[in-house]
Amino acid sequence: MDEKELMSIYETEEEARNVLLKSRKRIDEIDNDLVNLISERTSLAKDIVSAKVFLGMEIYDKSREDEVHAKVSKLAQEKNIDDDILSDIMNMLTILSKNKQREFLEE
Ligand SMILES: O=C(O)C(=O)C[C@]1(C(=O)O)C=C[C@@H](O)C=C1
Repeated sequence: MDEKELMSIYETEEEARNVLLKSRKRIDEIDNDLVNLISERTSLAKDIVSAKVFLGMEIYDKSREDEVHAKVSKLAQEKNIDDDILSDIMNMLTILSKNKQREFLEE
């Protein structure tokens, strides 16, 4: 969409400002939900690492991470989200989990 088409979407500054504010309010709600979900995902580290210790498994499980990335890559394509960026986000989530698992082992 070129700038001329973008400029024709709104009739007044107030209308454009209201859309911006409403969108930002919704982003704040989504960000809050995302942090809650990341917290819940990371909190599973305690059960995961205790099971791994009992099973004699390492914290890092390449096959499982490959599975996570394959699942997310498929979702990225379905939802037209940049695959590389979403993969980077998933890498950060697995790092959060591994760090938390190591923390529990060091307690
Ligand atoms: O499922 C596991 O084995 C986990 O430890 C969780 C998790 C993840 O965050 O998805 C983290 C580290 C492992 O390398 C694999 C996956």
